[in-house]
Amino acid sequence: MERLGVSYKACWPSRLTDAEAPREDGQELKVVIAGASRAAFCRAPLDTVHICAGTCFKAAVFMPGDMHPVPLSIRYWPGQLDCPSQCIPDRPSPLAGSHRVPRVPAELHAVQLLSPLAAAAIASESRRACVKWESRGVSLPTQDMCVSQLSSASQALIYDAIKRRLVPFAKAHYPHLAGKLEKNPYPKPGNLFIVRYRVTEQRGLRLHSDDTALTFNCCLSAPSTFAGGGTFFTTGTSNRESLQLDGLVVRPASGVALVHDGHLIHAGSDILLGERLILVGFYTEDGPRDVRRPVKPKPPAEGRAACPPRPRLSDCAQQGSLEHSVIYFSSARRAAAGEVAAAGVHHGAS
Ligand SMILES: O=C(O)CCC(=O)C(=O)O
Ligand SMILES: [Fe+2]
Repeated sequence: MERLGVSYKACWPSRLTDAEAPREDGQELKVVIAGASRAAFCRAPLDTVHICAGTCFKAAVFMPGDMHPVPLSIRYWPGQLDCPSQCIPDRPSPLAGSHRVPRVPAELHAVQLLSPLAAAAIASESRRACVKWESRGVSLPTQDMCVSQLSSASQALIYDAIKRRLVPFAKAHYPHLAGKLEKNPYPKPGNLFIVRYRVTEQRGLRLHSDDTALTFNCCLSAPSTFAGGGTFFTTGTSNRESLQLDGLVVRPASGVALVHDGHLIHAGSDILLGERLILVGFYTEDGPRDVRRPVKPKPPAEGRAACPPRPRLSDCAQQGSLEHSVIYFSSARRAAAGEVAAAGVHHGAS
């Protein structure tokens, strides 16, 4: 398998099997890997992803940390919005309607938060901890425990990593939050959890928005201890199938945290084997609260206009000497309309 800076593995998006999946909906996702001279095309929902070199997969799974520890930075343009001029504004705003793709910074970053060793130590302590794993989600069931139930040494490790690595990163990449993070420091007890997925219990988490200014999600389990899983980010349209299938799964190596605006619609992809433990943190400007909101897709309105592409290549985040892989998504409908070159390869950060 050719490696393109991020590695790919075959995987199904959450909950769906080949038999259940509609084959043709005309929607094709173009995945351009910046700087990699390759493009991938994904005919959603469950066709294969074709990397130009000819390798086929069921869906693209990005595993930041597997090959290059950090950073992976993804910007994406959801396939179909009804707000042509304001797809990706500079400031996040709450979901305008539960069926809409949120108007938020559509970026996803991967940050090495903990060393794999520290992640393993926290994972094993949470497995041993005499605590009840329970569902804390009011709107969405989860199996989780509060970080405050861990030993003070583990809590200190987590707090220190967040303060020293995550917060400075968040201030740099989400400048609209910098002042707020100064005034209202993070982390605070209450919105920091360890979430557990098991094949026999809770396998995944359905599509939702966290309704937070910022969310991070750090894998604690070693990749060899589970199969499937990962965080699914939709690039889909407003109908249920597209929301659940058009998108990508990101499965970071242990210790690597995904960081994103909490309004982005995402899901915990079902695990297929073993156990997956993640550390999840929510930053809300007004302190801890119940944050996860399920997404209830509604049928698209007649004649809703597709969003034109906004390939702001010049905007690509390029922090210092760090090399970001930037992945753009655009829809086949736009390509078909001649708005996006069908087979072009963009070089991000150029
Ligand atoms: O399992 C995941 O990767 C996603 C977790 C998540 O979205 C959440 O805890 O709110
Ligand atoms: Fe979430």
